[in-house]
Amino acid sequence: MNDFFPQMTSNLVLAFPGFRLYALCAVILVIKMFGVGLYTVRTRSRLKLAMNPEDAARFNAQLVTTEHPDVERVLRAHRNDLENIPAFLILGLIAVLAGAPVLGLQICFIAYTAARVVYSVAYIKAMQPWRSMTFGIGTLCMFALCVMIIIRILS
Ligand SMILES: N[C@@H](CCC(=O)N[C@@H](CS)C(=O)NCC(=O)O)C(=O)O
Repeated sequence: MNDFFPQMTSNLVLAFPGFRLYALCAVILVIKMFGVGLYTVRTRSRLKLAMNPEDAARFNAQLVTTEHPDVERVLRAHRNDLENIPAFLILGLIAVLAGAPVLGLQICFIAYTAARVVYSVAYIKAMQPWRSMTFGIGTLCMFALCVMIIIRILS
């Protein structure tokens, strides 16, 4: 039983060469999303604002019913992650399991992960055209994953 998980993990890595990089990128992206969530909290606390009465009482903050524009910006960055990263995680895993070309997977995984990290910074810091450019790179990577999956499952 103790050997089961290490054995299964090394079998996965051996059987699916893109799996290791996929797992690493998935972890980075999920941690990044948590980071954006935490930055929402940090921004609200910097502004001393709270959306819930119990938080306002606990942290001695001003109770508000609408978000401050700075907080809204971070929330939009987080929402965009939620619109995109889950789809990447699903497509990436399917592409690995379908046996897509390793070089193609490596390019997509590294470019996507780097693009989404820069995207978050660019959104929060209001940096254009970086936000649109990195969004475009991420979308291209997802499109390439779709094409690789379709080629593999139809061939
Ligand atoms: N839900 C997105 C769909 C399109 C999209 O994700 N566009 C990128 C590149 S311009 C973006 O950063 N949108 C801003 C956002 O999602 O808040 C939107 O409303 O804009």
